[in-house]
Amino acid sequence: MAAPLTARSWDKDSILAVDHLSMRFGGLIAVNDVSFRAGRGEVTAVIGPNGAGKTTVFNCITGFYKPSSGRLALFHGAAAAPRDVDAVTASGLAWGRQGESTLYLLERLPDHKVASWARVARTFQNIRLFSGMTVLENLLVAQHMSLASSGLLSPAALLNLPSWKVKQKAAVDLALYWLHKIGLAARADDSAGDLPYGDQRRLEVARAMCTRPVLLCLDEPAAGLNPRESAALNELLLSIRRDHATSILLIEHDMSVVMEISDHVVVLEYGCKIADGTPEEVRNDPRVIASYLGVDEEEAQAPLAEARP
Ligand SMILES: Nc1ncnc2c1ncn2[C@@H]1O[C@H](COP(=O)(O)OP(=O)(O)OP(=O)(O)O)[C@@H](O)[C@H]1O
Repeated sequence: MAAPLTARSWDKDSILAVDHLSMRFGGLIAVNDVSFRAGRGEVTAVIGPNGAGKTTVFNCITGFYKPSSGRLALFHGAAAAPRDVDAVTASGLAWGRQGESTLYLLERLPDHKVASWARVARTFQNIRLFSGMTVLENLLVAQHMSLASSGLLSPAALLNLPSWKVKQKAAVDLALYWLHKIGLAARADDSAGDLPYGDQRRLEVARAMCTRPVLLCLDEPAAGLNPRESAALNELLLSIRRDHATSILLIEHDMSVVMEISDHVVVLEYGCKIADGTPEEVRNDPRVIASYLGVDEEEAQAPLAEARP
């Protein structure tokens, strides 16, 4: 792919900078020296054939794996200049502040701090709702950490003082906001496990949003959805992009979802990045077409939109 002449939106204003990320499992290199940027307020899709390393990249970003090498810088506020990121890296610390902005080196944070400090939330390939809890309870439990940090055993909580009630009300209000947003307010008291599959998927996204993330990582959110459910999910993700200060990073096999909602697409194959650009650019990239169709680059004539992984 020819290098673009102008700086890309994701380079100019990044929320996440992945630099030379590698992950080895014994002799297997699942992710091999991958670098890319995710733009603030944008939807970035990571795509590639089965086994390309997408989930491993996600697991490194969300703290489930410690990378073998590489740097994962997440920015709250304006992205730090490269020399400032280097300075924090050299300091040995996991985070640093420049003016109003804070930079987190995710690979150095304990996994639970990736969620609570860096405010990175994720969903999984398989739905992991608390199926025996109600729909509303699933959204409240997501806010347990923020209530806990206010002190579950504090005098205010133990005595149920007004200040504690205000915090509890704010948690319920946020849950209700998301219930309305996903069209499930009428089912607030039903068991989450009784919802149709597409509703459970949207509830998972809403639950992640209740943690007020700056970066929302979605692992194949459209998997198993029918076209109507997939359209509802697209609408929800586009509304998050439009109305909230949350950037989205997603792994997705469904190319119609990727092409419709992404600003930026990163393509992996055998653990390496093979393309990085707008949906239109990667769709027409011969190497990407070859990877998806399993043909030589020269043979790859058809646009990716016609290919199905
Ligand atoms: N915990 C692990 N231990 C050993 N090998 C692993 C582990 N996790 C992933 N791998 C291997 O790393 C490679 C990349 O896997 P990964 O799941 O990241 O790919 P993927 O692109 O997400 O694939 P899919 O689209 O099928 O989910 C595969 O060869 C996989 O078998």
